[in-house]
Amino acid sequence: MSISPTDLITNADGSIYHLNLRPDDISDTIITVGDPERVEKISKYFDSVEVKISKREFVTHTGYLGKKRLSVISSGIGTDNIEILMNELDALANIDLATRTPFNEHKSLNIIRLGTSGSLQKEISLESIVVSKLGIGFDALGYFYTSQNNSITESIKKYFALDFMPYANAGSESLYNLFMEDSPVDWFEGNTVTCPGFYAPQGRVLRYSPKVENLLENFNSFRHDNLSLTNLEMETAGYYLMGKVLGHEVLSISAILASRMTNEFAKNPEKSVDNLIKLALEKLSK
Ligand SMILES: O=P(O)(O)O[C@H]1O[C@H](CO)[C@@H](O)[C@H]1O
Ligand SMILES: O=c1cc[nH]c(=O)[nH]1
Repeated sequence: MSISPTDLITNADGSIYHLNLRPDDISDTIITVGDPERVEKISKYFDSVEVKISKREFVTHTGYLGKKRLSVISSGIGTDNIEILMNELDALANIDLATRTPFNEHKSLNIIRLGTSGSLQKEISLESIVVSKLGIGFDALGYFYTSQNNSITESIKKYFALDFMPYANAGSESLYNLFMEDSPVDWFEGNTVTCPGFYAPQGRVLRYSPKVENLLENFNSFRHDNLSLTNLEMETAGYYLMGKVLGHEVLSISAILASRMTNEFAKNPEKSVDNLIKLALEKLSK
């Protein structure tokens, strides 16, 4: 069945609506970042770059690192952008844009987020790396897609006295194993909380009184069986939800720029992110 022109929108040149990309513009392995300026900080390590396309916050570079074809795409901030990014990447891989019909065979993409985050536990120190096992969304995206909600979401709802249901999904096991094999000692397994904001939703207080009291302390002290919450950021749960819904392998890896338990912020955030980029490219080029 053909998908309607208002559900699947293409531009005059045949590219997909927001990303401005055509199917050949992307690789099957895609690194994603929040900051559009981080795209070049990754593609500068490629041996060649064949595609450079941008629209709004979505900047794409595709090229080769050795024999491996890789794409890097920026999303901007927030799960609303991730919903657009993941749907449009999926459309490029799994829908014939000319006939507007899904291909019979499903193609699964490998999508790896290289982002930044704040840690919730003292032992996850500044400038360490968190590889997310689970992404837990405190935003509303989960309301609109069937998700793999499990007992942890009930437990979080109760502990934080939420009047909405968070959503939680696991990332790709195969990508997790690839990145955690022989990883440096400061790479931690994480259960990542994805927040619908940087300030109050992450327990920051500027020129207002917090409506939700003790949010950070509660993030820190929550336990479900042996599981604790490790870090805060703004996209992971959206990626893991959409990865499950659309059938793609997705992993989120974050450089810790803020230690929320010790109130420290990274002295050289660019260096932390660059270290993460170099290690990730080493893994992906194999
Ligand atoms: O550095 P990126 O990848 O953007 O990730 C983190 O940083 C942004 C907030 O500063 C949010 O997008 C958060 O998820
Ligand atoms: O504390 C932090 C640091 C980076 N990104 C976030 O979302 N939070």
